[in-house]
Amino acid sequence: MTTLLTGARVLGGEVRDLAIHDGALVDPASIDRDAAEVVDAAGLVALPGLVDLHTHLRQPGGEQAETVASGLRAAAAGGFTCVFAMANTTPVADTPAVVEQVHRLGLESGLATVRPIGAVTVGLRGERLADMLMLHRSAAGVTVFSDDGHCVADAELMRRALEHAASMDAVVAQHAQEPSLTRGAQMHEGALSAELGLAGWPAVAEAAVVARDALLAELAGARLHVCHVSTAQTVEVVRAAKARGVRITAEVTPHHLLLTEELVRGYDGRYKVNPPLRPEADVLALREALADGTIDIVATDHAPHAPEAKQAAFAEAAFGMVGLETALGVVQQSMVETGLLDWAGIARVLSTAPAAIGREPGYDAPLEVGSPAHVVLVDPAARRTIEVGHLRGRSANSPFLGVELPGEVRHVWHAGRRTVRDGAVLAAPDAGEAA
Ligand SMILES: NC(=O)N[C@@H](CC(=O)O)C(=O)O
Ligand SMILES: [Zn+2]
Ligand SMILES: [Zn+2]
Repeated sequence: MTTLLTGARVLGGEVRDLAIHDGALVDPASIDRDAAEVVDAAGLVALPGLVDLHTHLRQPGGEQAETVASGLRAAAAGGFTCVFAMANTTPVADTPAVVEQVHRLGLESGLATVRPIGAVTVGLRGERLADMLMLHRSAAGVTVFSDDGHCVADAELMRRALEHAASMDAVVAQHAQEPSLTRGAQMHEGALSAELGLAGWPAVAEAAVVARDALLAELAGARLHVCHVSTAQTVEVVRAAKARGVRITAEVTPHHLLLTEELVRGYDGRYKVNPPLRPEADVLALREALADGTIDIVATDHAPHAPEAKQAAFAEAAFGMVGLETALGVVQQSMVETGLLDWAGIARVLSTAPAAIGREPGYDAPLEVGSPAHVVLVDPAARRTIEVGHLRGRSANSPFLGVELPGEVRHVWHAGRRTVRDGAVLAAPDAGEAA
């Protein structure tokens, strides 16, 4: 089948046609137009399929909150064609059996590619290293390792993990949170945490780990990736490390680009997340850092939780927010509408760069003839108030419910296969539903 997309603003710039044939982008002049399915893309921006380096799919073990299939519906709805699935499942993704299961469930869904992330330490316990080489050599081909949800706090373990990663051109993605500085922490540490009587999570608990890890990565000649950077102070540490030539990359989440700690005033568990929402000065520094390349990518940290886990009293509520379905709109609002990034920049931070960090092929020449047809058509002029119906995963713990966001994902192709049509996910059955 051949599909012709007419009159799209490619990467927000030049208006031209795109053609999809046999899973790849082909020259529109080379196709038989009469036989092609035509999609009118006038007024729509064409982006490459988005790549999320930080998604929690919860399967195995957390299927009431999300499954691979339901998480991929959320991903497709948000314009993602590839997600890297975090290792904090039950059991933990520290064996080939688990990463191969998650990988296979992704293939069965077909809505997007799933790249399982391997645990750095056995059981995420921070005591001894997982068999990283075996995970890398498994059928899942792990290239990203992370204990996310936990910090690899032990410096010796982190050093060895970086050395192993370097030997297989993999990357260690660190959840930077010094545990001894954040015991019982509920929200950002500052005047507001004192006022609200909630235990604080000081900014230095993040920056201190990033500074240490940058030095260890330099020593090991390894690639280090910093998960969910949340403070201006960490931005300065990353900037200095990059200036020294350290192989360090960093991500920011959509929620840290738009929301501030002020939301915690109502003690609503929806706004509880790790790392916590920060003051406005940090939000503005994160936007500047993403615009100037100090922060390389946006990653959702999509963290679904069952309603009970989020409706508890603030101190007992689970940390985490869903984010796949709303990521592009939040980034449009915080980066495009502020003039900090253009659409080509959005394609870089949400597709090309995360794919490069995760060594996912097929995203290095976005929307060019010969590339796999991972294509998103987004209507940048649309505005919508986010409702539960917009969330296509199993969980609705979004901080953006009731919030108006710009942009709407209209159509998505994953390797030439249509996954979203007119804003509706072409859902595959959810095998986990019966389980
Ligand atoms: N971000 C969160 O608040 N929660 C994540 C873990 C994590 O990303 O640290 C989760 O797994 O729920
Ligand atoms: Zn984390
Ligand atoms: Zn996470």
